[in-house]
Amino acid sequence: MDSSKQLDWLNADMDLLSDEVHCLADWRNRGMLKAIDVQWIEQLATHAGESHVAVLMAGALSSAALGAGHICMDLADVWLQPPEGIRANELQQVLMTSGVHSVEQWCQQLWQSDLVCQAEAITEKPMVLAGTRLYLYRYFQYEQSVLSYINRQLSAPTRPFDHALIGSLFPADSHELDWQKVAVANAASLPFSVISGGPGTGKTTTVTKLLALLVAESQQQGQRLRIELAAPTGKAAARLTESIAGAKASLPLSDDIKHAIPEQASTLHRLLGSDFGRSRFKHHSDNPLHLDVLLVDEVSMVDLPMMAKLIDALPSHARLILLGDKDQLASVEAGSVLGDLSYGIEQAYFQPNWADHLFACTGEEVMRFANSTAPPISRVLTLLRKSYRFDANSGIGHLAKAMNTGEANHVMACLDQDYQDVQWHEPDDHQTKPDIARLAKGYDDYWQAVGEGADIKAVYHRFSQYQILTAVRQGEFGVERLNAHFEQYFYQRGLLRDPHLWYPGKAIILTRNDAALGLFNGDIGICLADEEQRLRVWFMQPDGEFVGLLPSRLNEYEVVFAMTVHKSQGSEFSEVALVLPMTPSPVLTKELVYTGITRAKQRFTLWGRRSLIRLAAESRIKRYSGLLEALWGKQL
Ligand SMILES: Nc1ncnc2c1ncn2[C@@H]1O[C@H](COP(=O)(O)OP(=O)(O)OP(=O)(O)O)[C@@H](O)[C@H]1O
Repeated sequence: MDSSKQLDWLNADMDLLSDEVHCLADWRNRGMLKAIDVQWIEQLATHAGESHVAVLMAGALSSAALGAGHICMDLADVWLQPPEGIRANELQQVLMTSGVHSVEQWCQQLWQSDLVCQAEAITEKPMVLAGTRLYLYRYFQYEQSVLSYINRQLSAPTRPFDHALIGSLFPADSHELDWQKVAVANAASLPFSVISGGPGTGKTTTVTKLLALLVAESQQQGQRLRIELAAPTGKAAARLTESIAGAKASLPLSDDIKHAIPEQASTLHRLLGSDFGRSRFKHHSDNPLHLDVLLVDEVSMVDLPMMAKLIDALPSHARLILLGDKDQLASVEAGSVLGDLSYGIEQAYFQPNWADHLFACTGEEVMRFANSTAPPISRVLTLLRKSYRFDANSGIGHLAKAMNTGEANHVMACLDQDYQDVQWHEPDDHQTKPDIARLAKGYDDYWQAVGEGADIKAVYHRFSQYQILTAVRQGEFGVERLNAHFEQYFYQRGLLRDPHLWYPGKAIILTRNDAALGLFNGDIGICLADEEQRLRVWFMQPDGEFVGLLPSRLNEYEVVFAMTVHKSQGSEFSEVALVLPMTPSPVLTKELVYTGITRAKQRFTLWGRRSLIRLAAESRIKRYSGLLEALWGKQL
């Protein structure tokens, strides 16, 4: 349905329904509701014959909440603090006019509706009410299937393994507690585990040792283990492939074991058998994946529906290991599965019997973390705490940590200090445009390689050394305008002939999966001439080789001299420049800036006003779901 038709419908039917519903039209006009929310109300109002404003309003707001990344909407919270742009008294006024004077009455009205079922007695209705949380039916089902999987794994028996193998993988004895060793013992003992850690904390090293242990164990038993590696995006899969290969090469493992550990990672879509014409994957409970162990990296980017589908496709005996940095931005789509799962991971507490078990496996003194009140979920979690990439003098390490703890004063102290690897440029209050020339300087080496006719491998390598990141899409400091400015600037410097056409050196990012081409949303392509001097756009394949496509074959893409922090997740660059907007934005959070900082391996430059950096440090992403409460007994 085109949006103008929707708007006609809304205006017409609002008259038919009730005066109060006019406020929904008003919210839509003010941008608080999107076309998809309007469509949802239409279904409720016309097809199901629902006309009570409290139900329609809850339906519209639940749909809008989903669009904002929440799995559900909490009526009690929305009553007091509606989504940005809607005033609490405005919302309450409309509800009161329709006879709803409290959250309890709002819930009662929903219970009476044919559109809503209760979580305790599920029937297929469009919405589900669980306490004061209102879900769209499908999302409630996704959450339930993830929860029941976790609960099944938590009650599964411990998996035995030869403890001596751990000793052989961690020969050095240090006085510090070795969390990597604990993580290996934990994940080897369990059918489901989560390992989280910041950049360079040894996540890949740890899971490579874990896989070595599992392979050795299965070889001792004369079995062959089927291991699969996966990540949410093509870029993250390529990086996992590269880092597992690197870890295998650097660890003293026998050739036999190295051979049995795969290096090739695939995207989750490819693993599950993406059938782009259909909503269901090829693999699901009736046609499960053929594997014994599945390792998924960059899990912070995995949304709830994808997690539910992944779990659905696992054979019942499979071991699942989730890897990621819990402090990074949550997935683009709804949910924050890794964040919810690993909520209490910082405290690192284990039930006493589990602490004893881990001590028996590793000899590490984890008993001091024993706590009889630890919830069952805490058993599957290990946090790697020590960064082997950033030493005590690293500004990037300190800044990332300060941003993560949300302490604005620490963040500013880090920025004010003279670190070699961190720079801060504060634009003056009247600056209307980013400093394009200074930002573009980081691409000098890249353009030099393009100008010298270097091969795609060399050019691609130079491109991946430097990346400009933005917090927002729109506005003078947003990704769209920045890319236009860069192309214009490169044109003025004679580096390209026409910014509106394809030119050698044009760098793009795909914005949609393309099954026919075998390419994924987030894949980066670089335009260079082939041997016959025809321009082609080159994409790196999972095996590190390049494939060149005629530009006309590409469908949805955008220029990528700057990219949003969201798009940069799963990638790392030697040098990163993060450009913040000049005015406050709800997307400016500590998770966003932390994710931007931790994309940088050697050098990080922040372009942003002091007040907005402080604001970002003090804002955190909140995503509503029922997972947190079910696993940790906590609400947001
Ligand atoms: N226990 C350790 N002792 C010494 N060096 C280590 C240890 N663990 C990891 N490293 C080194 O630290 C670096 C980062 O390790 P690794 O790539 O495993 O971390 P990661 O958490 O996967 O990093 P990324 O942030 O890239 O995802 C590597 O050079 C690795 O060899």
